[in-house]
Amino acid sequence: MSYDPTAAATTADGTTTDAPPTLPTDRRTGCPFDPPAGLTALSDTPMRRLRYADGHVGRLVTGHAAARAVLADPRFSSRYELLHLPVSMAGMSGELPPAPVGDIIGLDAPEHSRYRRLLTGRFTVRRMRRLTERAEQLTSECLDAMEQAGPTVDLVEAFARPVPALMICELLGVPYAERDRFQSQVAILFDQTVGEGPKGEAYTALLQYLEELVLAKRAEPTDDLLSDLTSADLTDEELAGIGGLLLAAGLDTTMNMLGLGVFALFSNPDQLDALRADPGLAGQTAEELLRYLSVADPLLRSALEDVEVEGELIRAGETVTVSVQAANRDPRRFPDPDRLDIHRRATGHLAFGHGAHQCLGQQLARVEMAVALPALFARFPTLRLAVPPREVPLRDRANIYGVVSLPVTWDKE
Ligand code: HEM
Repeated sequence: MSYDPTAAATTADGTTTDAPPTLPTDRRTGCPFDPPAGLTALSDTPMRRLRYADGHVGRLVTGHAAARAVLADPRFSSRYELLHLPVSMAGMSGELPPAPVGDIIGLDAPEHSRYRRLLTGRFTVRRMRRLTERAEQLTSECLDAMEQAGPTVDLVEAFARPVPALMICELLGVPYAERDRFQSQVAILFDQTVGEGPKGEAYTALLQYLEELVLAKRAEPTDDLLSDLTSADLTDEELAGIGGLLLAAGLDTTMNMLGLGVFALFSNPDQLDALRADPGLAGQTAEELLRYLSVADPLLRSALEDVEVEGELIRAGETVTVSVQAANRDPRRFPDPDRLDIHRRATGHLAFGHGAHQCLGQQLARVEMAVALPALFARFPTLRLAVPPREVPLRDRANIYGVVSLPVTWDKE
């Protein structure tokens, strides 16, 4: 359905209002690490009306406290089929299909809680910390290969993509050598310019690959998460679906945090110097980059009943767009929020979400970032951008924000 953004709009309860704004997404002007200028302009109040791609009128939440309140409240549903999209994706603006089997992000309790319980026991802080040693080895191998290929490389292909890919493959027990069978499909799933048809084909191919793998693990379990999950009360279809979600989430998110994170550090040389001088700041740096960049944005919810948030009534049926990037720049929560400051205590940011759906892979992502960033800068003390910053291509039409490529260079000894 096409619409006139200047026209008056009809809300869920049938009343007519002045035309609310649509979600600003244009980052072409301004700093590539900041939220779109139009979004910052709408962040003067924690919550306001928002017009969606199909004309629906719901909410935009930009305040940190309001965002936490919405994400923690079970009266807000995550079910895809209840959501309206704030911007049109590949021409799609109407109803979304329900979550495919195993995609727990699009489920509510009690279905969601059942899967979540099975998974959380397997994603403990302790287990993820044990992966630190493995992350160090894999990072070091990637840096060896990068050194051989240099002194000018695309950091995304040489480093930001392989490190998390190797880690998630290792954790799940997916052979990295078979990455051609799943990497391109995952890229299609996260690309907003790709229509539903090709997305469906990519998802089917990914699931087919994982179903074969699940059968192999059932027949001959190995020491990994997928094998471990074969002992849980899950069908092959459920297991393949969960495997697909973990693989997709594990490949794309941390890759973008590493690529965009290095670009942000290059653009803030005082912060990069501080990290180089004290690699012990790596954990804090990862946390602050997560806050500052907020690559997984926005998060959508639908009100199942009338709910009051921060004194405002959200009507049943309204879709709420929680802008993580705006909430993580809320000056009431983070003083001087537009400054990248690796010495600040950035904990409490919402980059991994909040509430029932808070990211299951967050400890893994933290380990990957805290290991990979200092190792990269220690191996290449003269590492720098190989192109002017404005020539770095940005992933502004993808579900997860980042850089398409990051040409870097260094002085050979
Ligand atoms: C820096 C990297 C990452 C970021 C920024 C990130 C961000 C997020 C966010 C914001 C959510 C909440 C979605 C919502 O509430 O609607 C989420 C959920 C999730 N993430 Fe991550 N993620 C990252 C890495 C990972 C990794 C490495 C894995 C896999 C091992 C993973 C697996 C998941 C899963 C399974 C969920 C769904 C949890 C649920 O619905 O209960 N994530 N992530």
